[in-house]
Amino acid sequence: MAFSCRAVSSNLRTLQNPSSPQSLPYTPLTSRFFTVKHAFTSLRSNSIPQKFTKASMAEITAPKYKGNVKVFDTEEDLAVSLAKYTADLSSKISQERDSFTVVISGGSLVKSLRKLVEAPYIDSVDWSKWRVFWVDERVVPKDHPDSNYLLAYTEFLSKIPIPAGNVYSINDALSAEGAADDYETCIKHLVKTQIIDQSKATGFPKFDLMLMGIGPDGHIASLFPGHPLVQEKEKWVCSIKDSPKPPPERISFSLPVINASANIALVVAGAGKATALRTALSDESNDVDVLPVQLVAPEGELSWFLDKEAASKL
Ligand SMILES: O=C1O[C@H](COP(=O)(O)O)[C@@H](O)[C@H](O)[C@H]1O
Repeated sequence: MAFSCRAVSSNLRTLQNPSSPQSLPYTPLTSRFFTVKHAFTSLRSNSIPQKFTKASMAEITAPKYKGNVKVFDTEEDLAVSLAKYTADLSSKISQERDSFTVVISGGSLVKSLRKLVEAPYIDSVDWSKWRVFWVDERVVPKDHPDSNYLLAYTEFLSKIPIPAGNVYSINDALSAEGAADDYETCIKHLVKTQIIDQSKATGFPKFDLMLMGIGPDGHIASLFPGHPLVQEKEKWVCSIKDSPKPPPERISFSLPVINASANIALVVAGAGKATALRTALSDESNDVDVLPVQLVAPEGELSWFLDKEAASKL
């Protein structure tokens, strides 16, 4: 079968020395949409009740279908919790199956994975079971500063003992259409060989975990507000040549693939994302201007990891 996404094993070796690397009172969280479920400390440090000083996380109840929403005092706390969540899932699924299929986005999400490469997880996680994929990728060479692969390699993959052949990046020698087709062929093969699970309900690949950021405009992966790609119902992997955010040429998992996931964690930090987040977590519907992030509704579990700046408009 002619697909090339597994060629990443040689890419990984190449990139070990890339030639040019870039290298409460809880009123703020209680609005008409949200109520605080458990709170361990106030998000306003000047009003921390004694019994809430043990940790820095508040759990809020959004509309039920929106999943589990955790708000952290700082992005550092968010990263600590995200590492535990991911490691726990890795441990559970690695005991049940031969592979743990993890899909990552680019952008700020990648830095928030930093605690996973530290003790205790660097030693306790069974990295040999991990299979890593990208929910979207920019169609640029793998040593280009815009490459999501390069970012993940630099910040995460180069720091974990994952077999190089378990990292599935795109073929950067192809056009956007060619790379999307090639990636889809690769994923179909992995579904056929049962490395990736398949949704019984929809037939789409069912990844164990998708770790994704969102853009300030509410985009997820390379599915941008108002772009026809958001409506894709058949393809597993799509290409885009007119991305409103540079670079213009990208590939992206389609929404049905994203929503077939067993677990999705949406990781959002910073005030720049607060407006999109409010729209995403509200119950307000507006069919005209719906944001891609509002359409995230996995078959399995949806979890939100927010810092308090991102949650400031909830
Ligand atoms: O272009 C992209 O942007 C989004 C969001 O990035 P962030 O830096 O604002 O978190 C990212 O999830 C996606 O993978 C990437 O290609």
